[in-house]
Amino acid sequence: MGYEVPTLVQAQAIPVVLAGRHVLVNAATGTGKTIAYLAPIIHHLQMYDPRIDRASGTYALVLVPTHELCMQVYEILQKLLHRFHWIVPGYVMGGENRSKEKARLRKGWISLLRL
Ligand SMILES: Nc1ncnc2c1ncn2[C@@H]1O[C@H](COP(=O)(O)OP(=O)(O)OP(=O)(O)O)[C@@H](O)[C@H]1O
Repeated sequence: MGYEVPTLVQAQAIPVVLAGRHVLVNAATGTGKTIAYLAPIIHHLQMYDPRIDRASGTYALVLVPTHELCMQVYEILQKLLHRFHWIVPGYVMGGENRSKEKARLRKGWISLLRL
């Protein structure tokens, strides 16, 4: 995405997440929290050897409170996954065709769920 330097929140949170510890981040809007949790997830998933495939189901779940935030996170996720074409993102927001939602959950290795 062309970012060269992590934001403060990213620099503080990412190493702790990568170390496998639980993290609670509280920071102002626009400080880079989204990538602080998405980057470690992608880092972890892209290391699987052999690579996970489409039949593997969901590996990561992100819960978001609103439709808008869900779409915002999905957009960033798609950009971050640009180089990792085998990692499939998906989202489920409710109010949609159930079988389509199920299919997305089944093949989405990183799924966003709107609460
Ligand atoms: N390391 C970085 N360098 C430069 N820009 C960045 C970096 N990380 C994120 N950004 C940009 O900063 C903006 C805010 O990032 P992001 O949406 O992740 O913040 P946030 O804290 O999750 O915000 P919100 O609380 O509104 O969800 C976005 O435009 C994103 O592309």
